[in-house]
Amino acid sequence: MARVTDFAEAGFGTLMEELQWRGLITQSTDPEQLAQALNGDPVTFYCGFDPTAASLHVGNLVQLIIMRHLQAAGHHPIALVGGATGLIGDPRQSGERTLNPKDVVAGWADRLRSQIGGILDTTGDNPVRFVSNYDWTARMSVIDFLRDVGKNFRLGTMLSKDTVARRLNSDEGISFTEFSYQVLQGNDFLHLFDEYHCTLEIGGSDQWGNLTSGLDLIRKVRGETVNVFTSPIITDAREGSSANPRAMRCGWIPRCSVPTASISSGSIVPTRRWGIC
Ligand SMILES: N[C@@H](Cc1ccc(O)cc1)C(=O)O
Repeated sequence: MARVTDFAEAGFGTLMEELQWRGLITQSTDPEQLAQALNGDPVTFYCGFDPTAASLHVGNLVQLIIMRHLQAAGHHPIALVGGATGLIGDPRQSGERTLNPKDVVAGWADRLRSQIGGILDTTGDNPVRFVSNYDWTARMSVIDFLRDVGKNFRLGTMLSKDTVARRLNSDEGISFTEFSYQVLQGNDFLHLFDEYHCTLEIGGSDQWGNLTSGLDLIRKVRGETVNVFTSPIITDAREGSSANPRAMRCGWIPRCSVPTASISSGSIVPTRRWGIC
């Protein structure tokens, strides 16, 4: 795969500039610090996908394109499929989620993994590593969870997170289950930091609160600074994308504009252009 420096050598500027050119960075930790991480030696980064349906959706494609860019630049991707968080439900504005049966969620998780494997490189020097947060979350006791993880979260900060605040102001409110979601995602980042020295998490712009919960947790318990950045989310299928349309273009070669993938019957189908164009 292309190395980090290839962007600059090929006259395309840095990886950070490439992502900015494509309009793929909405919000981030200190841009200088992020640029150092992205443009420097390979780092391990992750993005999570919850199995809340039998297929990824077009919104996930933006994250996958970013992951592919970072992978092509030599960084090490981790795709987290949320075997645990998929059972809880990330709070969304439209209201409380219905809990899906555990075996159904496990089946959806398998499908997501194979879709992601169709877009990211699964071989080579820096293949995507698949993990499920079920593996470290399910075995934690309630007592350990509250003592080791919960103790590091302040209620005021948790209540001020965008999605939570909005739901609190709605008629329906929010259950304790969904309210706790940010703690689980924060703990994922800490786990991946400890296990793989993962120092960067990415997500859609609706994920800022969840990303910063991991960032704060790592700072608090390990005294280390890590990075996060969010990207535009696709908000309206009819009107097109709120994301920069360039974001929906091939990420293999910098500035290439061949479409990355198409959506067919609700599934993401890579155009098989990776590496050819
Ligand atoms: N909360 C993310 C999915 C996710 C789950 C666990 C994580 O550790 C990270 C991300 C979403 O809804 O899109």
